[in-house]
Amino acid sequence: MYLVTAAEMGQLDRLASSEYLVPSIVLMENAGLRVVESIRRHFQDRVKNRRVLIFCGKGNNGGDGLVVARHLLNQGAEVKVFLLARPEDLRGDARTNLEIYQKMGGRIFPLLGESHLQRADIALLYADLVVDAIFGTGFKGAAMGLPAAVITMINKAHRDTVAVDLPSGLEADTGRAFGPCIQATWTVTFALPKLGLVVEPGASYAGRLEVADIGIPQKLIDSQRFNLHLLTAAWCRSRLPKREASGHKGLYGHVLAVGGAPGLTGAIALAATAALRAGAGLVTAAVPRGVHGILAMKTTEVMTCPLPETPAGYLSREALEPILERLAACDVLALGPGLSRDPATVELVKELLPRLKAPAVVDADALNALATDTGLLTGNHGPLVLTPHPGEMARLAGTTAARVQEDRLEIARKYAREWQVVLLLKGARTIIAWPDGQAYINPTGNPGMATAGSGDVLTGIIAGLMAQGLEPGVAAAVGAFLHGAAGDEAQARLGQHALLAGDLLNFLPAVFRNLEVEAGVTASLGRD
Ligand SMILES: NC(=O)C1=CN([C@@H]2O[C@H](COP(=O)(O)OP(=O)(O)OC[C@H]3O[C@@H](n4cnc5c(N)ncnc54)[C@H](O)[C@@H]3O)[C@@H](O)[C@H]2O)[C@@H](O)CC1
Ligand SMILES: [K+]
Repeated sequence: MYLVTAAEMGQLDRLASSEYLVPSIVLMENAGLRVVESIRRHFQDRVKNRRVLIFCGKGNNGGDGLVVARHLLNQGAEVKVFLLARPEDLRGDARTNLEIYQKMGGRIFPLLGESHLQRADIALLYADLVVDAIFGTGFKGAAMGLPAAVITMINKAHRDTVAVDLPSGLEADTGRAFGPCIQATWTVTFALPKLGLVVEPGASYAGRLEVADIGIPQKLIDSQRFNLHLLTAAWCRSRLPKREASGHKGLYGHVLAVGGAPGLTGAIALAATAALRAGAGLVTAAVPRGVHGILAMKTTEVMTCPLPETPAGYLSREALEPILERLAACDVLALGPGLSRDPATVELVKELLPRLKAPAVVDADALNALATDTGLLTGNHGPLVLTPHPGEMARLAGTTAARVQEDRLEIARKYAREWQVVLLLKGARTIIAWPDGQAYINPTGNPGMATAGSGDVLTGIIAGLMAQGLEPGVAAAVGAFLHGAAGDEAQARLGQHALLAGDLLNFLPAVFRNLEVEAGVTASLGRD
C-alpha cells in the first residue's frame, strides 16, 4: 500500500479534479461520508440522539467536518459545530458546506478566543464523540495559541475522538508533533495513508487507522509512481516462498551463518535456528573452534563448523579461506551475530566483504567492523542486506543515534542508494530501503521485542528467506514483517516484559500459517 506526503496527496486531489474532472466538492463529500460511515460503525449504527461535537478549522479539513455535521444532523444526531474561524473566513467547498449546514438549522459555536473555550469544555463533558476536523494535510509546524488550547482541552476531556484525515497537530510528512496533538481513538485518512500516520509518534496519536476511498481514480494513483510503501499482510503473503510438495531440503537453500565468540554463542544459535524456522533447507553455523562444541550442544538441526581463532578465542583472519570455501557450497551468508569487535575479527570482516559473491545479511558487530571503513561498501560486493539498529547506523553514517532517529527514512534511503545495498533500519516502525529508491515501512512489532537476541532472529529469518530464493529487498521486507508479527503474537500471550528472543522462534510458525489474518493496521485497511 502506497504511503504519501501531504504534497503528493494535494497533487492527487488536484489532478483528480483537473485531469479526471472529479469536482473537489465531490471528494470532500465522499471524505465526509466515509467518516460518517465509520462513526455509524463505532455506534453500532445507533446514531440518533448521540451527542457529537465537531471541531472545524478554516481549511478543507474543516470542510470535511462540516460534511460530517450535515449528515449526522440529518440522521438525528445531536450535533454541535465549534468553528475555529469566522464563517466569512471559510472559502470554497468548506464555505459551501458551512452554508448548507446552517440552512439545515445546524448550530455553529464560534471558537475564536479564550472566552469561547469554556462553553466547549462544558459541551465536552456530555459528548458521546468528538470529531477532530481542525487541521489535516495543510498543517505545518506546531499548533499554538487558540488551536493549541483547543487540542489540549479535547485531549483532557478523554472522550472517544475520531480524527479526520490526520490527528490535528501532527505533521503529515514526518509523524512528529511539535506542539499539542489530538490523541485520536481512531483516524479515518483519505485515499492513501500519510507517512506520518505510520511512523512514531504519529502512529500512536492516530490510534486505529482506517483508509477511506474517496473516489480518487486508481489509474491516477498508479500513474504517480509513488515509491514509499506500507508493508501489508497481502503484499508479504504474495511473496512468501512457495513450498512444492516434491521439495527436498536442497531446494530450500543453504545458509552459512558466521559469528560467535567466547560467551557469545547464543546470538549465532538464535540466528541459525531462525533461518531454519524461516524455511531454509540447510543451515551451517561457523564459529571459532573454541566455542564450536558449545554451539553443537545448543543446536540440533543446525550443522556447525569450527573456524581458526585467535589465542583469545575470537575469529582470526585465518578463517577467511575456510569461510569462502564453505560459502561456495551455500546460497547466502548471515554475518555478524555474536561476532565481537575483536581487532582480528574486524580485519577478517574487512577482508571478507570484497571477496563476497553470494548475497549476505550483515548485522551487529559485522556492521561495526565495516563502520571503520565504509569505503568497502561503495566497492563492488555481492547483494547485501544491512540490518543496523539506530546506534549501528549512526556509527556507519558518522553521526549520532539521535540524528538518525530524527530522519530515519531519509538516512535509510540515502545510504541504501549510496552503498547500493538493502538497508533495514530497525526501530519502532522498521524501515526497509532498497538501492533503487523504493522504501517500505513495517507496521508490525512492539517494544517488547527490544530484547537481547531479537535482532539475531531477524537476521536469521532474512537469510532463511533469501536462501529460498527471495530477492534481498523482498526478503528483508517480508522478514521484518514476520519478525514483528511473531513479536506481536508473543506479546499477546506473554506480555512485553517477559518476552525473550527465543519466544519469537516459537511463534514464527503460527505467523507463517496465519499470515492471511494479520491483525493490526493492515487488516482494517482491507486493501493491499
Ligand atoms: N480536494 C481536496 O483538496 C480535498 C481535501 N481534503 C481535506 O482537506 C485537508 C487539507 O486542507 P487544507 O489544505 O485546506 O488545510 P487544512 O484544512 O489541513 O489546514 C487548515 C489551515 O490551517 C493553517 N495552518 C497550517 N499550519 C498551521 C499551524 N501550525 N497553526 C495554525 N494554523 C495552521 C493553514 O493555513 C491551513 O490552510 C485534507 O487533510 C483533507 O481533510 C478532503 O476533503 C479530500 C479532498
Ligand atoms: K484533523
